[in-house]
Amino acid sequence: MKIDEIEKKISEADQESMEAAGHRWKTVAKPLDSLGKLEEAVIRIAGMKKCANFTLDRRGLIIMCGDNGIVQEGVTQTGSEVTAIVANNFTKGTASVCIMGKLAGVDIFPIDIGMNVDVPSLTQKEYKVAYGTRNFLVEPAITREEVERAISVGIEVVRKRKEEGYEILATGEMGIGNTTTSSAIASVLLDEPVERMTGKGAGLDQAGLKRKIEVIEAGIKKHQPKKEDILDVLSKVGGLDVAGLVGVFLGGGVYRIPIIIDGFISSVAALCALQLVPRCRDYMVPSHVSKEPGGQHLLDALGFSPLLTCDMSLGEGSGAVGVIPLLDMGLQVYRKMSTFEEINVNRYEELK
Ligand SMILES: Cc1cc2ncn([C@H]3O[C@H](COP(=O)(O)O)[C@@H](O)[C@H]3O)c2cc1C
Ligand SMILES: O=C(O)c1cccnc1
Repeated sequence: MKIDEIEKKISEADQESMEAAGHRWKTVAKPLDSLGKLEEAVIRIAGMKKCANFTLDRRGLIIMCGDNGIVQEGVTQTGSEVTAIVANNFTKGTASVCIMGKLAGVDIFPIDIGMNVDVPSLTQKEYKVAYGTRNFLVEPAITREEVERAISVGIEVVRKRKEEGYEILATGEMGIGNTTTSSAIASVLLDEPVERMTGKGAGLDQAGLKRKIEVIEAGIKKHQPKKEDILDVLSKVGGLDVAGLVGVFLGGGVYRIPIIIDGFISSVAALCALQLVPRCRDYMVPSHVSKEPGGQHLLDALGFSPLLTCDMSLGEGSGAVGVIPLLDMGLQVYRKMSTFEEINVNRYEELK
């Protein structure tokens, strides 16, 4: 699907449902606005769903898994084989986010959008765009056509979850090297020096970080990605995991389902989606602020403030899953709490 076709399918959040949700919050017998961002989230989700009386009982986490050719340049602490190992653990329920997701009642959907190898427990041919990306220090990481296919996969995965009855989706990724691609994209889109947008990812040392910054700077210099052309940026210095997540955010708009932003990588994807189709922001839900430098800057660019500040930088969708129990608490108060009218003066009289 081309971007202009996708754009036509995304409408703004529904104002009437948001007003109804805002009204309901005002009647709940508690101090006004006292649940802060939780109230705001409930109101916004009502607008996404075009319904003020919604539930979030079925929740899923979509984890885009892909390998990045730039790993050949020594920008990561571990090798690309870790992508497939952790991805396989998603299917066994043993990865970090699976343990967190179990507590939060979240079903995990790992998608092999571009891993170097097939992993029988999760690889599905129809979702696999390529066997890893190319090394962007040498050549563009992927083709424009591959970016478009990855975006389509993201949209399709959201369609499927919506059809299955999922009511909210969290975003996650697994792809060794994807903080390098994400820092490159962030630096181009935000017009910021690479140094300010680049961190240690999954545990680089200081010398590794220096190398990572140099590699990103050289890649940007070589390809001159056009900031105003998101597909160009994604194809030159991006990754299939990031492009797949761009599709998930766009899919949220198309299928009117809230999509929770995770950390640094997911925020980069959200920013790409927002720049492609600004209306899809209406369907994004913020979660935490990544410890990676650039995490806060990205949230600022998206116009969101985080619900959680836990200094997390795990990826896999861990921050997005982490916010779900809080959303549950807010929603349960919204749905179940007595109104001022229900606890009215007559009841006070009964107490005496
Ligand atoms: C064992 C392990 C499990 C992970 N789970 C998420 N990530 C995180 O680290 C990767 C990004 O960092 P970098 O760009 O430095 O490779 C991503 O795959 C991300 O989700 C992991 C990384 C490792 C090593
Ligand atoms: O914030 C993130 O998404 C992140 C940071 C470091 C490593 N992996 C993921």
